Amino acid sequence: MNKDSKIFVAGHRGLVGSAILKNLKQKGYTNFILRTHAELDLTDQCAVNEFFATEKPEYVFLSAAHVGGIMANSLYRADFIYINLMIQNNVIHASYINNVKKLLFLGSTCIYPREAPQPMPEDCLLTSPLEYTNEPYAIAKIAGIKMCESYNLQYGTNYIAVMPTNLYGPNDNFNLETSHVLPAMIRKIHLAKCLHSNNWDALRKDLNARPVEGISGDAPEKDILAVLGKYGIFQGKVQLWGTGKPLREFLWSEEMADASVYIMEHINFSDVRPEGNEVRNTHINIGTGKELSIKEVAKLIQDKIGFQGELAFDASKPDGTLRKLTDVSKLHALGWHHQIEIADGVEILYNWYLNKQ
Ligand SMILES: NC(=O)C1=CN([C@@H]2O[C@H](COP(=O)(O)OP(=O)(O)OC[C@H]3O[C@@H](n4cnc5c(N)ncnc54)[C@H](OP(=O)(O)O)[C@@H]3O)[C@@H](O)[C@H]2O)C=CC1
Ligand SMILES: C[C@H]1O[C@H](OP(=O)(O)OP(=O)(O)OC[C@H]2O[C@@H](n3cnc4c(=O)[nH]c(N)nc43)[C@H](O)[C@@H]2O)[C@@H](O)[C@@H](O)C1=O
Repeated sequence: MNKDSKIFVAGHRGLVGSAILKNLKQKGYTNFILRTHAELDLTDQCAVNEFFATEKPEYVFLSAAHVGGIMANSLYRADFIYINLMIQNNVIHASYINNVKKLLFLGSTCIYPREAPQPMPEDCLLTSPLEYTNEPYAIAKIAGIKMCESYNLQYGTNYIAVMPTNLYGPNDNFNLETSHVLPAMIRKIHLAKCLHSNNWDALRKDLNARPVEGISGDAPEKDILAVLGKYGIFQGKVQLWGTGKPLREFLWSEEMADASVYIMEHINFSDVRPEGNEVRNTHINIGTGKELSIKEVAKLIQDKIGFQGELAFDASKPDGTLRKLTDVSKLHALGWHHQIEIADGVEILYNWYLNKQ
């Protein structure tokens, strides 16, 4: 990529897209094409074709997707498969028609089998059944990998698929129901701390900054208590989901962005594809290669926030897959390594969260 190459960052206001845009700007790139969801609905094939034909981007970061945590994935299964297939089909095909030089497709490590070997190497894809909670989303992401691979093989394109582990960082989704675990825990534990210390001003400020369905920060205390209770937030206790036993790996979103830009700058499809007839390994895992239990993450966040109450778990809520540690040896061999550890990331994100109220 040249510093003045025309770059389309799809989803540039999201957790990863905003970090990719920031990273590109820091590295001196200047020529961006950006559209919000309201300006260009990527599920609309005609609109996407017209956009590509008019704007002619040279490079595409496909970081727009329909994204959510375990509950959103379990409940809104049709949305996760339909919207993601539509976005990626439209963007990848329009990139081919309009001679995009390189495209980066963002998948997820949930593409791997539920009982995958740990850590999960790229080539365990499609070797046994998936985790059920996010199967529709995973199927869409697998289709995206295979679409990139197929276009590369048939049309000689240079499309690379990367599979990030669980991400967290600025511009994350802090919705109490639909978010991923790390931002969910930050918010739930923060609200529980406000309740525990009777700091109603801070609590009301939080609810007004990030609306919670069914309640405003100006509502009477008893109504706020009733609604927060539904999300497991009580005066001396927070009740989180599942058993707390599943293991997860977390990567700072700005590091994910750095890895994405690094791969666009340095890696080509031909570097990713192994020699020989068998076409596998056309994607790259992005992660830290380190894991901890959900209970340990909760404790870490509790300590950072300084919540003195009780942490409990509601085993009636889904655990999801029990382990999904990425094998990052290919990423390391390609020359990229993470730097920010979770204890530091949680602290930065909690400060960011408070500053955005
Ligand atoms: N967050 C995570 O932990 C992980 C994320 N990923 C993957 O990384 C990528 C980025 O995820 P993340 O940044 O977390 O997601 P976010 O939800 O934070 O951002 C998604 C972005 O996609 C845009 N978008 C959604 N639907 C449409 C649409 N129909 N048309 C146009 N734009 C749309 C949104 O636009 P707008 O802002 O205008 O509404 C938003 O900017 C996704 O592919 C995701 O699957 C993979 C593993 C983990
Ligand atoms: C990256 C990947 O992320 C998703 O998969 P996931 O890792 O299972 O999702 P998650 O982050 O929501 O939960 C992780 C764990 O945490 C537990 N947990 C506890 N308490 C809360 C809680 O309050 N909220 C949430 N969301 N989870 C909680 C929860 O029970 C589970 O055991 C995919 O759907 C898909 O989006 C994807 O690509």
